Amino acid sequence: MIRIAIPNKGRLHDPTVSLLREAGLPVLEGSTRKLFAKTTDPEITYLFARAADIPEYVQDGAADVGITGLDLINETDAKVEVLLDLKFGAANLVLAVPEDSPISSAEQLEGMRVATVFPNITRKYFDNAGVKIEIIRVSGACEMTPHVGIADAIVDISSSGTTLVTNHLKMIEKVFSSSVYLIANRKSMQKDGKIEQIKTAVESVLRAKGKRYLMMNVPAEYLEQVKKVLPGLAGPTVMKVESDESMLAVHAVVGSDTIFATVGELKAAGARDILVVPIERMMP
Ligand SMILES: Nc1ncnc2c1ncn2[C@@H]1O[C@H](COP(=O)(O)OP(=O)(O)OP(=O)(O)O)[C@@H](O)[C@H]1O
Ligand SMILES: O=P(O)(O)OC[C@H]1O[C@H](OP(=O)(O)OP(=O)(O)O)[C@H](O)[C@@H]1O
Ligand SMILES: [Mg+2]
Repeated sequence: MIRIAIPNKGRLHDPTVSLLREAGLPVLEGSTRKLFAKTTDPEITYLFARAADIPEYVQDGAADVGITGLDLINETDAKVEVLLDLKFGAANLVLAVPEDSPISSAEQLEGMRVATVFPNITRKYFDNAGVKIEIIRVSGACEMTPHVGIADAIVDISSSGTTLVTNHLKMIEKVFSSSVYLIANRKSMQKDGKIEQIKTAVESVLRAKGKRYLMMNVPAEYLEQVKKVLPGLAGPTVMKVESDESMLAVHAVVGSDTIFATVGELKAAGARDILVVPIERMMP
């Protein structure tokens, strides 16, 4: 039996549940207040937990696998296997000061106070820089601390940057770059090939996200021109169209970021009836 800890609420819950559904491991919830949920595989269960608690749950074996932020994993210094960057929940931990402050680097904070929800990451960062500071540990609303005289600077999460601006703060250094990761308990990794299967399934979804499947008809005389447009991924696959001897069906996988330009070039090269289809999962 494999137990996967996933965020029970907050901003990471919905994207985690979506990714698992796409990977073929849907979270079959009865009610959102439940502690556990099943999936279609009877050997796998979900445990709902606070994102910040998940690294320790996985380290201690309360869960075999977990999905949570790399910042939270580093902050708890959990001894876990970090398996895969899931490419969502991206945010930075930044060092920020009031916008009218003359301070513009970590060095200038020697002997001053820095408020944060991430005391361990902050401590390591300033230790590395050889700068002595006093850490003021808070559990939230960090951005107000410089304005009430509790701290001279903060280390806090920033993604769009709106919260900093709203609170008249400016970033002076980036401390840590985070996104959401798949992690596993080290002992569980040894006992069961199932964790590898879970990783492969999730990885296949991530790989497919950046790709589209292109299908088109190409008159035989234009095939060479069309092949020049299609980038060097596997393929294209070229098939005969049964009803029309001079027509070929061409299929290829292309990067979604280039799809707009590629379709235009294919049209110009003589392709017609072009279909662009999303890919659910890709396994090499
Ligand atoms: N804009 C953001 N603000 C805060 N955390 C973010 C942001 N973007 C991504 N994250 C990541 O989300 C994780 C925190 O998720 P968590 O569920 O604890 O926070 P939350 O959604 O704010 O919920 P809560 O209301 O409990 O604070 C961290 O790993 C963090 O890096
Ligand atoms: O750069 P931004 O896009 O503005 O995001 C960063 C802000 O979002 C988070 O707060 P959240 O809304 O989670 O409130 P909380 O402090 O109560 O957790 C975080 O603590 C920052 O304050
Ligand atoms: Mg929050």
